Amino acid sequence: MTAETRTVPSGETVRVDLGERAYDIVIGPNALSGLGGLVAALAPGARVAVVSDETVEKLHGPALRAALSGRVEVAATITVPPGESSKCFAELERVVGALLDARVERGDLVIAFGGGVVGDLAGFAAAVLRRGVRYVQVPTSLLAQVDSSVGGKTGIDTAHGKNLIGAFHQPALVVADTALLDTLSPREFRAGYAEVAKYGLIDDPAFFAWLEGSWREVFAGGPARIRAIATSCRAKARVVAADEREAGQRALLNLGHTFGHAFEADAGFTGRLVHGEAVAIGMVLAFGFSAKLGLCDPADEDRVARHLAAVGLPTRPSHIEGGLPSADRLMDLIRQDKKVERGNLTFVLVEGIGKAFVRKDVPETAVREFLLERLESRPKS
Ligand SMILES: NC(=O)c1ccc[n+]([C@@H]2O[C@H](COP(=O)([O-])OP(=O)(O)OC[C@H]3O[C@@H](n4cnc5c(N)ncnc54)[C@H](O)[C@@H]3O)[C@@H](O)[C@H]2O)c1
Ligand SMILES: O=C(O)C(=O)C[C@@H](O)[C@H](O)[C@H](O)COP(=O)(O)O
Ligand SMILES: [Zn+2]
Repeated sequence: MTAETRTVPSGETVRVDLGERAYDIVIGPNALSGLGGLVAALAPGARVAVVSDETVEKLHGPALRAALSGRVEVAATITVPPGESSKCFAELERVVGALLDARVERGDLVIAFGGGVVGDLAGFAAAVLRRGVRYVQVPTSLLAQVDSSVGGKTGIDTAHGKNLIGAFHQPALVVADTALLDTLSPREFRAGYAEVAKYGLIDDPAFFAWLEGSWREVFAGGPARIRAIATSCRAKARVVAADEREAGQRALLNLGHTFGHAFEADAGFTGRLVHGEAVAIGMVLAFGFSAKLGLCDPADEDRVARHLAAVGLPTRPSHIEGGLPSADRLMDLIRQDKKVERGNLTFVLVEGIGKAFVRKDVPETAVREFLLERLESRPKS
C-alpha cells in the first residue's frame, strides 16, 4: 500500500505518493475553510485564477472567496455552463483566453472549483497554459471528490469520443469539502455513487458489501459518507501511485468505462446520460460480458445490478432515454477507446465481485455479439 493516510477529526488526509509530484487530498466537512492557508503555503505570493461552472459559482463561490480572502489574491473567476458539453474545444479556448487575459503566470495557480467537468477542463487548461501551470482541485460533486479530482487525468471530449484530447497533469493539492455535497441533486449524487461502488467491484469486496448495507447512510451524509469518500480516495491514490500513466493496472479504474463511454458519446455528451450513469450501465455490462465469456458467475452480475438499481441508477442500455445506438455504432466508438493497442480491444473484466483484471486482445466479434444480445430495445440507427 503506497497511499499514506492520516486521520484527522471528522475527516482524513490521503497522500498521493508520486515522488516530486506527490500531493494531499484533504477530506472533511469543513475542508474549504482551510484552503487559503494551504494555497498560500503551496505557492507563497502566487495569485490564483478560479475556474468553475455557473451553478457551483452561484451556490458556493462566495464561500470559496471567503476561504481565500486575506491569504491569496484572486486574479480572475471564470465560469463555464454546467454539464458535460463544456468539456469541449470552444470552452477550453475561452478558459485559456481568460487565464491569459488575467496574466496568470507560470508560478500562479489555477483552482478547479466544481464537478468532474470543471476539474477535467480546468486541469487541461492548466496543463497547456504557458506549457504548464500548477492547479488545485476543489471538487464539489461526489464523483469529483471520489474520482476525477485525483490522479491527473485531464481533458475534453470530441465527436470522436470521450476524453480523447487531454494530458496527464497532476494537481498540486485536492481539497474535498464534503459539506458542499449537500446542495448536489439526487441524480448527480447517484451518478457519483457509481464510481464509489466501482472501487468495491475492482478489488475490495468488503467495501462493496458495506455499501450494500450502508448506502442509505452514505446518501444521508455524516460519517458514512466521509468513510465512503475517504475509502474511495485511498483506493484511487494507491492505484495512481503505482501506475501514474496507465501503463498497466491503472486501467482497472476503467471498469465499465469502455461500454459506458461509448453510450455517453452516442448520447452526444448531453444530460440524457451523465458519466456516472453510463458507468453504472457499463459495469453491469462488464459483469455480463465476463459471465458470457465464462469468467464469472452470472449471479454476480445480478448482485451488482440489484445494488445499483436499489440506489436508483440505470443498469441496462434500455434505461437510457431517447433510443439506443446500434451495435455497429457502439463498436465504432469502442474502437476509439484509449486502451486499444495496435487495433486490438482491451477490456476490464471480472472473475467476481472485487476480482477485476485487464484483458487485452478481446475479439471484436465477441463484444459485438454480446452487445446485440443486450440492446434489447429497437436501435435508433
Ligand atoms: N479525470 C478523471 O479521472 C475522471 C474520473 C471520473 C470522471 N471524470 C469526468 O468527470 C465528469 C463528470 O463529473 P461530474 O459527475 O462531477 O459532472 P459535472 O461536473 O457536470 O457536475 C454535475 C452537475 O452537478 C453540479 N454541481 C457540482 N457540484 C455541485 C454542488 N456542490 N451543488 C450543486 N450542484 C453541483 C454541476 O453544476 C453539474 O450540473 C465527466 O466528464 C467524466 O468524464 C474524470
Ligand atoms: O483515473 C482513471 O484512470 C480512470 O479511469 C477513472 C475514470 O473513472 C474516469 O472516468 C477517467 O476519466 C476515464 O479515463 P479514460 O482514460 O478512459 O478517459
Ligand atoms: Zn469514470
